[in-house]
Amino acid sequence: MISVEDAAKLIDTHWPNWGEVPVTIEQLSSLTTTEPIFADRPYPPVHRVMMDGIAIAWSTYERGQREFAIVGVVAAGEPRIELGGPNSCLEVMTGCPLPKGADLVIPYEEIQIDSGIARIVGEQQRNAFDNIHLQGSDCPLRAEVLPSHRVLNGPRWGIAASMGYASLNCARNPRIKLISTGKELIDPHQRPQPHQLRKSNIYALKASLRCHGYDGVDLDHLMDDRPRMIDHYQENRQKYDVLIYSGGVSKGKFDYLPDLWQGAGVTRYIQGVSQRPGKPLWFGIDHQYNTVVLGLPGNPVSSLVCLHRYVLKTPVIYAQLQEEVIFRKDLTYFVPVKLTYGEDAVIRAQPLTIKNSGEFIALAESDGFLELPKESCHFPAGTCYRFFPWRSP
Ligand SMILES: Nc1nc2c(c(=O)[nH]1)N[C@H]1C(S)=C(S)[C@@H](COP(=O)(O)OP(=O)(O)OC[C@H]3O[C@@H](n4cnc5c(N)ncnc54)[C@H](O)[C@@H]3O)O[C@H]1N2
Ligand code: MOO
Ligand SMILES: [Mg+2]
Repeated sequence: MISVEDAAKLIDTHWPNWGEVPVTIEQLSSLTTTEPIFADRPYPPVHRVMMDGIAIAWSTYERGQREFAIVGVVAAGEPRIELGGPNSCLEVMTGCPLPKGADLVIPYEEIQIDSGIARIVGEQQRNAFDNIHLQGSDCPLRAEVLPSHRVLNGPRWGIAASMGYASLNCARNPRIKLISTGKELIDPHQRPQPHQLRKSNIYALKASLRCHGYDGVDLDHLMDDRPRMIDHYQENRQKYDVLIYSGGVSKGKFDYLPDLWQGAGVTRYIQGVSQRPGKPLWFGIDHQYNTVVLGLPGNPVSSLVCLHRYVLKTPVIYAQLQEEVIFRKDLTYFVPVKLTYGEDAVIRAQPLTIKNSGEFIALAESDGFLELPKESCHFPAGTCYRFFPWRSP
């Protein structure tokens, strides 16, 4: 059986690239860009006035002049005009181009206006270009303002819009189908018999995928009927890029999936990982159609942990264990935790007691899980481990 680290490497190495798609500014999705953003002009494009007030020539101010005749008003959105004489000023609004001949802006709070004359009140150190956002000071023309391969967020979409990008090329998200398996499972709106369960895994998994930017995931269910499962696989491998199954991958009489996939020509890269929960994890690629086949162990905690550990990308975060954990198996142990954040910037992780990987109700108050390495069996309070969140921070 392979280690968690080797399993993660195999999945990363073999995970296909799904090409790129244009994403329009109306869609505003949070996909990853596959092209850089360049400035189509210097930014700011002109010397930009930063305070509502008056614009004057600094040289006049420096010579001691404190009263200026107001000769006009410039609003944002109006083209650049000329100041006129050295003893005059223009009222200028935040965002308008600095008038030609002016190089100092004094805010309204520092002047008094009377009969068309603006008088500067109160002496203070004033320098040329005070309250002026200099042309090109943020970036020059043609500068790369966002490199490629960045996840789009609010600021980045704002930059794209400003630089005139009506659409951006992004990495295409795969078309995903989640398939639950098992004769015991019924729909959430149905009333179960004692031997039945409502399907929960595909909803939990779909929600996790959605929280990490994968929308439009389709759902399906299969009873443990081998011929039907084979037909279903043949139909769906052509329509989807990723088929994620939950259940049916262990050692049971009705765990048909691993044999069935290999019979259909899927190349197997992982069958079993030295971890708890999630030991029977299965991963392969159908190279004929470039379809990923992921078999998540059916126990609800196992399927969630495997999806988050191996598929959903989150920043590397470490958290400090608040209570000793002892786990005497030669397996990596994923322990659900509740986090608290202190003013000391330490992320604290309270481990939650969980009897087995069927006890998903114990996850209700959890924020994610810690990965406790298999090289150890004693994890003292105060030690730090990698944390995987249910939601991307
Ligand atoms: N002889 C062995 N038995 C088992 C082993 C083993 O190594 N040897 N591994 C155990 C481990 S660990 C796990 S995890 C499970 C994985 O089993 P399967 O992937 O085959 O899943 P199922 O048998 O179909 O179901 C297991 C369990 O999970 C419940 N389940 C399944 N799907 C859902 C769903 N969509 N919503 C809610 N609950 C679901 C199912 O009812 C079962 O209770 O195998 C162990 N056995
Ligand atoms: O991996 Mo199983 O998930 O230990 O129950
Ligand atoms: Mg089974």
